[in-house]
Amino acid sequence: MKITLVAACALVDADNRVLVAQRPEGKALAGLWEFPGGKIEPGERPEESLIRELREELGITVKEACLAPLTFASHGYETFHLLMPLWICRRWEGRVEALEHAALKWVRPARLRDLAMPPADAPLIPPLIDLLGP
Ligand SMILES: Nc1nc2c([nH]c(=O)n2[C@@H]2O[C@H](COP(=O)(O)OP(=O)(O)OP(=O)(O)O)[C@@H](O)[C@H]2O)c(=O)[nH]1
Repeated sequence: MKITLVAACALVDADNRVLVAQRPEGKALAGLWEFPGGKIEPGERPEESLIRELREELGITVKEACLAPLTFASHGYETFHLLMPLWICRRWEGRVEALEHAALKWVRPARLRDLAMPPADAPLIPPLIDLLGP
C-alpha cells in the first residue's frame, strides 16, 4: 500500500478557535471540512510544503518558526495510506481567504466533532481540545 504524506495545519486565532476549510466540489471527499494543507511534493521538506500550501490555499504567509508540531493522523483509505502530521500555528501574515476551498470557518475545538470531516481526522480532535480547551 502506498503511503501518502500530507502536511496539515491547525491555524488558531486569539479566541483559541481553529480554522477549517471545506473541500470543493469535484474533488475526493467534496464538502468535508479539513485542515488546510496538502501533499508533500518530492524534494520538499514537510514544513516548506505546508508553508507553500498555506499561501496557495489561504493567501497567508507563515514563518517556519511559527509552526509547532502537534500530532499526526495515520489512516488507511481504499487506495492509499495517509500519514499526515498536523502543526499548529498562531501567527501569520495576511488575512485568510478561501482561494481553493468552497468555504472557511473558525470553530471551537470541541465543535470539530460536529463537522463532517475526513475519517482520518477524528483522532486529531482530542489533542486540539487538550491544548486549546473545548
Ligand atoms: N489537507 C488535508 N488533507 C486531508 C485531511 N484529511 C485527509 O484525509 N486528507 C487527505 O489528504 C489528501 C490531501 O491531499 P491534497 O488536498 O493535496 O490533494 P487532493 O485530494 O485535493 O487532490 P490532488 O491530487 O488533486 O491534489 C487528500 O487525500 C485528503 O483527502 C485534512 O484534514 N487536511
